[in-house]
Amino acid sequence: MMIELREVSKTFTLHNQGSAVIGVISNVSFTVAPGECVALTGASGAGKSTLMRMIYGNYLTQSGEIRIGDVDIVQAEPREVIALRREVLGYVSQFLRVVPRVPTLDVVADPLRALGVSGADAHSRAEELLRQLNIPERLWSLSPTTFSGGEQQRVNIARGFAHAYPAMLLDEPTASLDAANREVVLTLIEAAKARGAAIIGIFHDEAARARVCDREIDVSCFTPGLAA
Ligand SMILES: Nc1ncnc2c1ncn2[C@@H]1O[C@H](COP(=O)(O)OP(=O)(O)OP(=O)(O)O)[C@@H](O)[C@H]1O
Repeated sequence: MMIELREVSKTFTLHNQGSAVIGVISNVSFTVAPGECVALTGASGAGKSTLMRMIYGNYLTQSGEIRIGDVDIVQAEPREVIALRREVLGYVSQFLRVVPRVPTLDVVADPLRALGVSGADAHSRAEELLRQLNIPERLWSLSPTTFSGGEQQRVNIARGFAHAYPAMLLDEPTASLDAANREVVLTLIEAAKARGAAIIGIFHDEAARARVCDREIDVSCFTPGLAA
């Protein structure tokens, strides 16, 4: 799978401040090839998270094309975006959005169930990931609502990697993990690359970035007013 951005721009209109328009991203173009991991870099406020949300289709993009395979997320209908997110484009955010009362094992297996994988197969993949990420078995039947920050992050990573998405967005996947779990996550990213996933990530962890990313794109080059 290929991710391709062509002349992508975004402005925010501040409706509560006299409809002031602020440019955040101007004229970004790049491609991410199958098996490649690209890091978005740039100072705080440069627009890394904004660009990720545009690629995921959470934020409106004013102009340009964002192609994930053959779907342009800028023009896609909502049902196409939903199908793309289910099958093609994974997103590991920094925080787990917990649905109350759903056991951890189901939280992790859900993306596979949504794709029609049997309950048994989905659970065995979920178990494999929870074990790899060192979530104790006694927690699997509980909702992650009461888990520690690091445990929730690992459940979130397990969920994000349950399905072999051909394209992935990773927002600080190793933040606040201990060395052993950080290593597990880096190994999961390397495995996703090896099976041909195109990956875009934000990594404040420089060593992690150096290890898994093939290229860096400094988003501040595309920030109006910040460009050198
Ligand atoms: N919903 C929004 N409405 C208005 N402005 C926004 C909105 N979201 C982000 N911005 C602005 O866009 C700019 C880029 O923010 P963004 O969060 O993308 O930066 P970042 O590079 O991810 O920063 P950090 O490394 O601190 O997370 C900032 O100036 C921010 O104030």
